[in-house]
Amino acid sequence: MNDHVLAQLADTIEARRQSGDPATSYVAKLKAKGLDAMLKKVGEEATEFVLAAKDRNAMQVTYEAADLWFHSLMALAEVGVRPEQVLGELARREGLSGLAEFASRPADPKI
Ligand SMILES: N=c1c2ncn([C@@H]3O[C@H](COP(=O)(O)OP(=O)(O)OP(=O)(O)O)[C@@H](O)[C@H]3O)c2ncn1[C@@H]1O[C@H](COP(=O)(O)O)[C@@H](O)[C@H]1O
Repeated sequence: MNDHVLAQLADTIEARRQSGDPATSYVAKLKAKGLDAMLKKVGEEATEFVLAAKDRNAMQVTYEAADLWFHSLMALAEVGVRPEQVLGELARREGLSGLAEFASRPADPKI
């Protein structure tokens, strides 16, 4: 299992977005509904993920994480972002302490 799976799924999503039939393709059907519908699904799947994680149910949380990632890939495709870009951002952060990065941020002028 590697990041190739995400790239391949993104390719499938792109192909279905372009020429899939909403009668037979979930991706084509959700694309036809638009960005708001995709974001609603991301929110729903995130909630289901949280509930499964709260129960510490490893099998269910794996299933819900897959649903969440899939619908996130749908939203990313809609706004023109490839999973490689997200993985690149995670790679860029590798070794950078989250606490040190937060402390280095410029002060918020609104505060
Ligand atoms: N990974 C997925 C994937 N994960 C989840 N789903 C679908 O997402 C839908 C929503 O899931 P829910 O559990 O929320 O079901 P629901 O609440 O009853 O559905 P809705 O009311 O939101 O329509 C279901 O129809 C799932 O089958 C997926 N549909 C497709 N894929 C991938 O996308 C590819 C292309 O799919 P098609 O476009 O359908 O050919 C597939 O080969 C898969 O690789």
